[in-house]
Amino acid sequence: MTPASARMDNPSLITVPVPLGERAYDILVGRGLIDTAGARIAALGARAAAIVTDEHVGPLYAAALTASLEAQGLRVSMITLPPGEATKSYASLERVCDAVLAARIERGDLVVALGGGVIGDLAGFAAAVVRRGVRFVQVPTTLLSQVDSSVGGKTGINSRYGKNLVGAFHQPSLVIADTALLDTLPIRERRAGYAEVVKYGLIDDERFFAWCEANWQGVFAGGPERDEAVAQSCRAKAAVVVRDEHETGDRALLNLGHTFGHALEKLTAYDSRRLVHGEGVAIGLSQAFRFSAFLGLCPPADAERVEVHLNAVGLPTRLSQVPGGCGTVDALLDAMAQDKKVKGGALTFILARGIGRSFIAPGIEADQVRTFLTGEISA
Ligand SMILES: NC(=O)c1ccc[n+]([C@@H]2O[C@H](COP(=O)([O-])OP(=O)(O)OC[C@H]3O[C@@H](n4cnc5c(N)ncnc54)[C@H](O)[C@@H]3O)[C@@H](O)[C@H]2O)c1
Ligand SMILES: O=C(O)C(=O)C[C@@H](O)[C@H](O)[C@H](O)COP(=O)(O)O
Ligand SMILES: [Zn+2]
Repeated sequence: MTPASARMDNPSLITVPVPLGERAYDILVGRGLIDTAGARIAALGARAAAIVTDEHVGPLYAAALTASLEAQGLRVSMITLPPGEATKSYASLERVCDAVLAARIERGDLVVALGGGVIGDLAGFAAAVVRRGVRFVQVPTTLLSQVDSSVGGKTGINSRYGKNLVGAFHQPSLVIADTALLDTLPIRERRAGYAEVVKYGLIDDERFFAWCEANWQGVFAGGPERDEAVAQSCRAKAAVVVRDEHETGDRALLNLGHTFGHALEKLTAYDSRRLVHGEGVAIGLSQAFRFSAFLGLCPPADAERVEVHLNAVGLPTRLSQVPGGCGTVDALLDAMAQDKKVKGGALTFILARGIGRSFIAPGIEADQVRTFLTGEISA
Protein backbone atom coordinates (compact mmCIF):
# COMPACT_ATOMS: atom_id res chain seq x y z
CA MET A 1 0.00 0.00 0.00
CA THR A 2 1.29 3.49 -0.83
CA PRO A 3 2.10 5.40 2.35
CA ALA A 4 -0.18 8.40 2.99
CA SER A 5 2.79 10.81 2.81
CA ALA A 6 3.68 9.61 -0.72
CA ARG A 7 0.06 9.78 -1.88
CA MET A 8 -0.02 13.37 -0.68
CA ASP A 9 3.00 14.47 -2.77
CA ASN A 10 2.03 17.57 -4.70
CA PRO A 11 4.65 19.59 -6.55
CA SER A 12 2.60 22.80 -6.35
CA LEU A 13 2.13 22.58 -2.56
CA ILE A 14 3.06 25.64 -0.48
CA THR A 15 2.78 25.33 3.30
CA VAL A 16 2.25 28.45 5.42
CA PRO A 17 2.56 27.71 9.14
CA VAL A 18 0.48 29.55 11.73
CA PRO A 19 2.54 29.08 14.92
CA LEU A 20 0.01 29.58 17.69
CA GLY A 21 1.51 27.30 20.33
CA GLU A 22 -0.71 24.30 21.10
CA ARG A 23 -3.18 25.54 18.50
CA ALA A 24 -0.60 25.83 15.69
CA TYR A 25 -1.88 24.82 12.27
CA ASP A 26 -0.85 24.80 8.63
CA ILE A 27 -2.35 26.54 5.63
CA LEU A 28 -1.83 24.35 2.57
CA VAL A 29 -1.97 26.09 -0.82
CA GLY A 30 -1.83 24.32 -4.18
CA ARG A 31 -3.72 22.82 -7.10
CA GLY A 32 -5.53 19.51 -6.67
CA LEU A 33 -5.37 19.31 -2.88
CA ILE A 34 -9.00 18.22 -2.53
CA ASP A 35 -8.13 14.71 -3.71
CA THR A 36 -5.82 14.16 -0.75
CA ALA A 37 -7.84 16.25 1.72
CA GLY A 38 -9.24 13.08 3.35
CA ALA A 39 -5.78 11.78 4.29
CA ARG A 40 -4.69 15.16 5.60
CA ILE A 41 -7.87 15.58 7.64
CA ALA A 42 -7.76 11.98 8.90
CA ALA A 43 -4.22 12.68 10.12
CA LEU A 44 -5.82 15.04 12.68
CA GLY A 45 -7.24 11.93 14.37
CA ALA A 46 -11.02 12.41 14.03
CA ARG A 47 -13.49 9.58 13.45
CA ALA A 48 -16.29 11.66 11.93
CA ALA A 49 -16.63 14.82 9.85
CA ALA A 50 -19.66 17.09 9.32
CA ILE A 51 -19.28 18.98 6.05
CA VAL A 52 -20.99 22.38 5.87
CA THR A 53 -21.38 23.72 2.36
CA ASP A 54 -23.69 25.80 0.13
CA GLU A 55 -25.90 25.06 -2.86
CA HIS A 56 -23.33 26.31 -5.39
CA VAL A 57 -20.27 24.60 -3.96
CA GLY A 58 -21.84 21.31 -2.78
CA PRO A 59 -22.77 20.02 -6.25
CA LEU A 60 -19.27 20.90 -7.54
CA TYR A 61 -16.96 19.61 -4.82
CA ALA A 62 -18.75 17.80 -1.96
CA ALA A 63 -18.63 14.38 -3.64
CA ALA A 64 -14.84 14.52 -4.10
CA LEU A 65 -14.32 15.63 -0.50
CA THR A 66 -16.73 13.02 0.87
CA ALA A 67 -15.05 10.23 -1.12
CA SER A 68 -11.63 11.35 0.04
CA LEU A 69 -12.75 11.35 3.70
CA GLU A 70 -14.63 8.05 3.47
CA ALA A 71 -11.60 6.40 1.88
CA GLN A 72 -9.83 7.13 5.18
CA GLY A 73 -12.61 5.48 7.20
CA LEU A 74 -14.26 8.69 8.44
CA ARG A 75 -18.03 8.80 8.95
CA VAL A 76 -19.26 11.75 6.87
CA SER A 77 -22.44 13.83 7.14
CA MET A 78 -23.35 17.00 5.28
CA ILE A 79 -25.52 20.11 5.54
CA THR A 80 -26.08 22.32 2.51
CA LEU A 81 -27.24 25.91 2.92
CA PRO A 82 -28.43 28.60 0.49
CA PRO A 83 -25.56 30.68 -0.95
CA GLY A 84 -25.06 34.35 -0.09
CA GLU A 85 -24.41 36.72 2.80
CA ALA A 86 -27.95 36.35 4.18
CA THR A 87 -26.94 32.82 5.25
CA LYS A 88 -24.69 34.26 7.99
CA SER A 89 -27.74 34.45 10.26
CA TYR A 90 -29.08 33.17 13.59
CA ALA A 91 -31.44 30.85 11.69
CA SER A 92 -28.58 29.23 9.77
CA LEU A 93 -26.50 28.95 12.92
CA GLU A 94 -29.29 26.95 14.54
CA ARG A 95 -29.53 24.69 11.48
CA VAL A 96 -25.78 24.00 11.47
CA CYS A 97 -25.57 23.39 15.22
CA ASP A 98 -28.51 20.97 15.05
CA ALA A 99 -27.01 19.14 12.06
CA VAL A 100 -23.66 18.78 13.84
CA LEU A 101 -25.36 17.48 16.98
CA ALA A 102 -27.62 15.13 15.00
CA ALA A 103 -24.49 13.67 13.39
CA ARG A 104 -23.09 13.05 16.91
CA ILE A 105 -19.94 14.99 16.17
CA GLU A 106 -17.77 14.76 19.27
CA ARG A 107 -15.25 17.35 20.45
CA GLY A 108 -12.47 15.30 18.90
CA ASP A 109 -14.29 15.06 15.56
CA LEU A 110 -14.40 17.75 12.92
CA VAL A 111 -16.68 20.28 11.30
CA VAL A 112 -15.42 20.86 7.76
CA ALA A 113 -16.30 24.17 6.09
CA LEU A 114 -16.40 23.65 2.32
CA GLY A 115 -17.20 26.99 0.73
CA GLY A 116 -16.50 30.69 0.75
CA GLY A 117 -16.25 33.06 3.67
CA VAL A 118 -19.96 32.85 4.44
CA ILE A 119 -19.75 29.11 5.05
CA GLY A 120 -16.37 29.39 6.79
CA ASP A 121 -17.52 32.08 9.23
CA LEU A 122 -20.82 30.31 9.96
CA ALA A 123 -19.44 26.77 10.28
CA GLY A 124 -16.50 28.03 12.34
CA PHE A 125 -18.87 29.78 14.74
CA ALA A 126 -21.04 26.67 15.04
CA ALA A 127 -17.89 24.67 15.78
CA ALA A 128 -16.92 27.22 18.44
CA VAL A 129 -20.20 26.90 20.33
CA VAL A 130 -21.36 23.29 19.84
CA ARG A 131 -20.27 21.31 22.90
CA ARG A 132 -18.42 24.58 23.80
CA GLY A 133 -15.96 23.88 21.03
CA VAL A 134 -15.32 21.16 18.48
CA ARG A 135 -12.42 21.24 16.05
CA PHE A 136 -12.88 22.46 12.51
CA VAL A 137 -11.12 22.48 9.16
CA GLN A 138 -11.40 25.13 6.50
CA VAL A 139 -11.58 24.05 2.85
CA PRO A 140 -12.02 27.51 1.30
CA THR A 141 -13.38 27.62 -2.25
CA THR A 142 -13.38 31.36 -3.11
CA LEU A 143 -10.40 33.63 -3.68
CA LEU A 144 -11.58 35.71 -0.73
CA SER A 145 -11.77 32.78 1.63
CA GLN A 146 -8.40 31.39 0.49
CA VAL A 147 -6.58 34.71 0.99
CA ASP A 148 -8.36 35.90 4.12
CA SER A 149 -11.40 34.43 5.87
CA SER A 150 -10.17 30.85 6.32
CA VAL A 151 -7.14 32.08 8.27
CA GLY A 152 -7.03 33.62 11.72
CA GLY A 153 -10.03 32.26 13.58
CA LYS A 154 -12.55 35.09 13.31
CA THR A 155 -15.93 33.33 13.08
CA GLY A 156 -19.46 34.66 13.36
CA ILE A 157 -22.75 35.80 11.92
CA ASN A 158 -24.37 39.13 11.08
CA SER A 159 -26.97 40.91 13.20
CA ARG A 160 -29.59 43.51 12.31
CA TYR A 161 -27.25 45.86 14.19
CA GLY A 162 -24.25 45.17 12.00
CA LYS A 163 -21.71 42.83 10.38
CA ASN A 164 -20.15 39.96 12.29
CA LEU A 165 -21.46 41.34 15.58
CA VAL A 166 -22.10 37.90 17.06
CA GLY A 167 -19.13 35.57 16.93
CA ALA A 168 -16.08 34.05 18.54
CA PHE A 169 -12.39 33.55 17.96
CA HIS A 170 -11.94 29.88 17.13
CA GLN A 171 -8.90 28.78 15.15
CA PRO A 172 -9.18 26.02 12.55
CA SER A 173 -7.03 22.91 12.91
CA LEU A 174 -6.04 22.97 9.24
CA VAL A 175 -6.69 25.07 6.13
CA ILE A 176 -6.67 23.37 2.73
CA ALA A 177 -6.74 25.94 -0.07
CA ASP A 178 -7.03 24.02 -3.34
CA THR A 179 -6.52 26.76 -5.93
CA ALA A 180 -7.92 24.57 -8.72
CA LEU A 181 -11.35 25.02 -7.10
CA LEU A 182 -11.16 28.69 -8.07
CA ASP A 183 -11.44 27.72 -11.76
CA THR A 184 -15.25 27.62 -11.38
CA LEU A 185 -15.49 30.91 -9.47
CA PRO A 186 -17.55 33.59 -11.28
CA ILE A 187 -15.66 36.73 -12.32
CA ARG A 188 -17.59 38.92 -9.87
CA GLU A 189 -16.36 36.75 -6.97
CA ARG A 190 -12.78 36.72 -8.31
CA ARG A 191 -12.84 40.52 -8.28
CA ALA A 192 -14.36 40.62 -4.79
CA GLY A 193 -11.66 38.33 -3.38
CA TYR A 194 -8.97 40.33 -5.11
CA ALA A 195 -9.90 43.40 -3.01
CA GLU A 196 -8.63 41.56 0.09
CA VAL A 197 -5.41 40.62 -1.76
CA VAL A 198 -4.71 44.26 -2.61
CA LYS A 199 -5.45 45.15 1.03
CA TYR A 200 -2.25 43.42 2.21
CA GLY A 201 -0.14 45.61 -0.08
CA LEU A 202 -1.93 48.74 1.05
CA ILE A 203 -1.46 47.91 4.74
CA ASP A 204 2.31 47.57 4.91
CA ASP A 205 3.82 46.25 1.68
CA GLU A 206 4.09 48.70 -1.20
CA ARG A 207 6.16 46.19 -3.18
CA PHE A 208 3.30 43.68 -3.05
CA PHE A 209 0.88 46.38 -4.20
CA ALA A 210 3.19 47.09 -7.17
CA TRP A 211 3.33 43.32 -7.82
CA CYS A 212 -0.48 43.31 -7.89
CA GLU A 213 -0.53 46.19 -10.39
CA ALA A 214 1.82 44.19 -12.65
CA ASN A 215 0.36 40.70 -12.17
CA TRP A 216 -3.39 41.00 -11.59
CA GLN A 217 -4.29 39.56 -14.97
CA GLY A 218 -2.43 36.33 -14.13
CA VAL A 219 -4.20 36.18 -10.77
CA PHE A 220 -7.59 36.46 -12.47
CA ALA A 221 -6.70 34.00 -15.24
CA GLY A 222 -5.60 31.32 -12.79
CA GLY A 223 -1.93 31.27 -13.70
CA PRO A 224 0.93 30.63 -11.26
CA GLU A 225 0.41 34.25 -10.11
CA ARG A 226 -2.85 33.14 -8.49
CA ASP A 227 -1.14 30.57 -6.25
CA GLU A 228 1.53 33.14 -5.42
CA ALA A 229 -1.11 35.74 -4.51
CA VAL A 230 -2.93 33.24 -2.26
CA ALA A 231 0.27 32.10 -0.54
CA GLN A 232 1.62 35.63 -0.06
CA SER A 233 -1.71 36.83 1.33
CA CYS A 234 -1.78 33.91 3.79
CA ARG A 235 1.79 34.66 4.89
CA ALA A 236 0.89 38.32 5.47
CA LYS A 237 -2.28 37.48 7.39
CA ALA A 238 -0.67 34.71 9.46
CA ALA A 239 2.11 37.07 10.54
CA VAL A 240 -0.42 39.57 11.92
CA VAL A 241 -2.61 36.92 13.57
CA VAL A 242 0.36 35.37 15.34
CA ARG A 243 1.36 38.80 16.73
CA ASP A 244 -2.15 39.72 17.89
CA GLU A 245 -4.65 36.87 17.71
CA HIS A 246 -7.47 38.66 19.54
CA GLU A 247 -7.13 42.11 17.97
CA THR A 248 -5.97 44.02 21.00
CA GLY A 249 -3.60 46.00 18.75
CA ASP A 250 -2.05 45.46 15.32
CA ARG A 251 -4.63 43.01 14.00
CA ALA A 252 -7.00 45.94 13.52
CA LEU A 253 -4.84 46.84 10.48
CA LEU A 254 -6.51 43.91 8.67
CA ASN A 255 -9.69 45.96 8.99
CA LEU A 256 -8.45 48.54 6.47
CA GLY A 257 -11.49 49.57 4.42
CA HIS A 258 -13.93 47.67 6.61
CA THR A 259 -15.48 50.52 8.63
CA PHE A 260 -16.86 51.82 5.34
CA GLY A 261 -17.39 48.38 3.78
CA HIS A 262 -19.30 46.84 6.67
CA ALA A 263 -21.57 49.91 6.93
CA LEU A 264 -22.38 49.52 3.22
CA GLU A 265 -23.12 45.81 3.61
CA LYS A 266 -25.52 46.58 6.44
CA LEU A 267 -27.23 49.36 4.49
CA THR A 268 -27.69 47.03 1.50
CA ALA A 269 -29.37 44.54 3.84
CA TYR A 270 -26.64 41.87 3.33
CA ASP A 271 -28.12 41.36 -0.12
CA SER A 272 -25.39 39.74 -2.23
CA ARG A 273 -27.24 40.75 -5.42
CA ARG A 274 -26.48 44.38 -4.55
CA LEU A 275 -23.12 44.21 -2.81
CA VAL A 276 -20.78 41.43 -1.73
CA HIS A 277 -18.20 41.79 1.02
CA GLY A 278 -15.21 42.21 -1.29
CA GLU A 279 -16.99 44.96 -3.24
CA GLY A 280 -17.73 46.76 0.03
CA VAL A 281 -14.05 46.35 0.95
CA ALA A 282 -12.95 47.77 -2.44
CA ILE A 283 -15.09 50.87 -1.90
CA GLY A 284 -13.85 51.00 1.69
CA LEU A 285 -10.17 50.79 0.70
CA SER A 286 -10.58 53.65 -1.71
CA GLN A 287 -12.60 55.67 0.82
CA ALA A 288 -9.99 55.05 3.55
CA PHE A 289 -7.29 56.48 1.28
CA ARG A 290 -9.48 59.37 0.13
CA PHE A 291 -10.37 60.11 3.78
CA SER A 292 -6.67 60.02 4.67
CA ALA A 293 -5.97 62.49 1.85
CA PHE A 294 -8.93 64.65 2.97
CA LEU A 295 -7.38 64.82 6.46
CA GLY A 296 -4.04 65.84 4.93
CA LEU A 297 -2.35 62.61 6.01
CA CYS A 298 -1.79 60.92 2.66
CA PRO A 299 -0.64 62.25 -0.73
CA PRO A 300 -3.73 62.54 -2.99
CA ALA A 301 -1.67 60.80 -5.70
CA ASP A 302 -1.57 57.62 -3.58
CA ALA A 303 -5.36 57.67 -3.12
CA GLU A 304 -5.64 58.13 -6.88
CA ARG A 305 -3.28 55.18 -7.53
CA VAL A 306 -5.38 52.91 -5.29
CA GLU A 307 -8.57 53.90 -7.10
CA VAL A 308 -7.05 53.51 -10.56
CA HIS A 309 -5.92 49.97 -9.78
CA LEU A 310 -9.21 48.86 -8.23
CA ASN A 311 -11.13 50.32 -11.18
CA ALA A 312 -8.72 48.63 -13.64
CA VAL A 313 -9.76 45.21 -12.33
CA GLY A 314 -13.44 46.18 -12.41
CA LEU A 315 -14.03 46.91 -8.72
CA PRO A 316 -16.15 49.83 -7.47
CA THR A 317 -14.52 52.61 -5.44
CA ARG A 318 -17.22 55.24 -4.84
CA LEU A 319 -20.31 55.37 -2.62
CA SER A 320 -22.35 56.32 -5.68
CA GLN A 321 -21.51 52.90 -7.21
CA VAL A 322 -23.52 50.96 -4.61
CA PRO A 323 -26.48 49.50 -6.55
CA GLY A 324 -29.72 50.98 -5.21
CA GLY A 325 -27.77 53.66 -3.30
CA CYS A 326 -25.82 53.61 -0.06
CA GLY A 327 -28.26 55.57 2.13
CA THR A 328 -27.80 58.94 3.79
CA VAL A 329 -24.76 60.26 5.63
CA ASP A 330 -26.67 59.82 8.90
CA ALA A 331 -27.46 56.20 8.06
CA LEU A 332 -23.79 55.54 7.24
CA LEU A 333 -22.65 57.15 10.49
CA ASP A 334 -25.26 55.18 12.41
CA ALA A 335 -24.02 51.91 10.89
CA MET A 336 -20.39 52.84 11.59
CA ALA A 337 -21.26 53.47 15.25
CA GLN A 338 -21.61 49.67 15.67
CA ASP A 339 -18.10 49.00 14.33
CA LYS A 340 -16.15 46.71 16.68
CA LYS A 341 -13.25 49.17 16.78
CA VAL A 342 -15.38 51.91 18.39
CA LYS A 343 -13.85 52.95 21.73
CA GLY A 344 -15.42 55.31 24.26
CA GLY A 345 -18.09 56.10 21.65
CA ALA A 346 -15.49 57.39 19.16
CA LEU A 347 -14.73 55.83 15.78
CA THR A 348 -11.41 54.17 15.03
CA PHE A 349 -10.39 54.11 11.37
CA ILE A 350 -7.48 52.44 9.66
CA LEU A 351 -5.91 55.34 7.77
CA ALA A 352 -2.79 55.64 5.64
CA ARG A 353 0.16 57.97 5.22
CA GLY A 354 0.68 56.39 1.81
CA ILE A 355 0.52 53.03 0.06
CA GLY A 356 1.94 50.41 2.44
CA ARG A 357 1.87 52.89 5.33
CA SER A 358 -1.42 52.22 7.10
CA PHE A 359 -1.97 52.89 10.78
CA ILE A 360 -4.66 52.66 13.45
CA ALA A 361 -6.32 56.02 14.07
CA PRO A 362 -8.53 56.08 17.19
CA GLY A 363 -10.67 59.01 18.32
CA ILE A 364 -11.85 60.20 14.91
CA GLU A 365 -14.51 62.92 15.33
CA ALA A 366 -17.91 62.09 13.83
CA ASP A 367 -18.01 65.65 12.42
CA GLN A 368 -14.87 65.02 10.35
CA VAL A 369 -16.41 61.84 8.97
CA ARG A 370 -19.70 63.65 8.29
CA THR A 371 -18.00 66.42 6.29
CA PHE A 372 -16.00 63.87 4.30
CA LEU A 373 -19.00 61.63 3.59
CA THR A 374 -21.17 64.59 2.57
CA GLY A 375 -18.63 65.36 -0.15
CA GLU A 376 -18.23 61.71 -1.15
CA ILE A 377 -21.89 60.78 -1.36
CA SER A 378 -22.37 63.01 -4.39
CA ALA A 379 -18.92 62.29 -5.93
N1 LIG B 1 -13.34 35.54 9.18
C1 LIG B 1 -12.61 36.40 8.51
O1 LIG B 1 -11.47 36.71 8.87
C2 LIG B 1 -13.17 37.01 7.26
C3 LIG B 1 -12.32 37.68 6.38
C4 LIG B 1 -12.86 38.20 5.21
C5 LIG B 1 -14.21 38.02 4.92
N2 LIG B 1 -14.99 37.34 5.79
C6 LIG B 1 -16.39 37.10 5.48
O2 LIG B 1 -16.44 36.27 4.31
C7 LIG B 1 -17.69 36.47 3.66
C8 LIG B 1 -17.49 36.63 2.17
O3 LIG B 1 -16.90 35.44 1.68
P1 LIG B 1 -16.88 35.12 0.12
O4 LIG B 1 -16.50 36.33 -0.63
O5 LIG B 1 -16.11 33.88 -0.04
O6 LIG B 1 -18.42 34.92 -0.21
P2 LIG B 1 -19.38 33.63 -0.27
O7 LIG B 1 -19.04 32.65 0.74
O8 LIG B 1 -20.75 34.18 -0.28
O9 LIG B 1 -19.06 33.02 -1.71
C9 LIG B 1 -19.30 33.80 -2.84
C10 LIG B 1 -20.16 33.06 -3.89
O10 LIG B 1 -19.33 32.15 -4.60
C11 LIG B 1 -19.92 30.83 -4.60
N3 LIG B 1 -18.80 29.91 -4.65
C12 LIG B 1 -17.94 29.62 -3.66
N4 LIG B 1 -16.94 28.84 -4.11
C13 LIG B 1 -17.18 28.63 -5.42
C14 LIG B 1 -16.49 27.91 -6.43
N5 LIG B 1 -15.32 27.33 -6.20
N6 LIG B 1 -17.03 27.88 -7.66
C15 LIG B 1 -18.20 28.51 -7.92
N7 LIG B 1 -18.89 29.23 -7.02
C16 LIG B 1 -18.38 29.28 -5.77
C17 LIG B 1 -20.74 30.81 -3.35
O11 LIG B 1 -21.75 29.84 -3.42
C18 LIG B 1 -21.30 32.24 -3.32
O12 LIG B 1 -22.40 32.33 -4.19
C19 LIG B 1 -18.32 37.69 4.30
O13 LIG B 1 -19.35 37.29 5.15
C20 LIG B 1 -17.19 38.30 5.09
O14 LIG B 1 -17.66 39.01 6.22
C21 LIG B 1 -14.50 36.85 6.95
O1 LIG C 1 -9.06 38.84 10.19
C1 LIG C 1 -9.23 40.02 10.49
O2 LIG C 1 -8.87 40.48 11.57
C2 LIG C 1 -9.91 40.93 9.53
O3 LIG C 1 -10.25 42.05 9.89
C3 LIG C 1 -10.13 40.44 8.14
C4 LIG C 1 -11.31 41.08 7.43
O4 LIG C 1 -11.05 40.98 6.04
C5 LIG C 1 -12.63 40.36 7.69
O5 LIG C 1 -13.63 40.89 6.86
C6 LIG C 1 -13.09 40.28 9.12
O6 LIG C 1 -14.18 39.40 9.25
C7 LIG C 1 -13.55 41.61 9.66
O7 LIG C 1 -13.52 41.52 11.03
P1 LIG C 1 -14.50 42.32 11.99
O8 LIG C 1 -13.90 42.08 13.33
O9 LIG C 1 -14.48 43.76 11.57
O10 LIG C 1 -15.83 41.70 11.83
ZN1 LIG D 1 -12.84 41.45 4.89
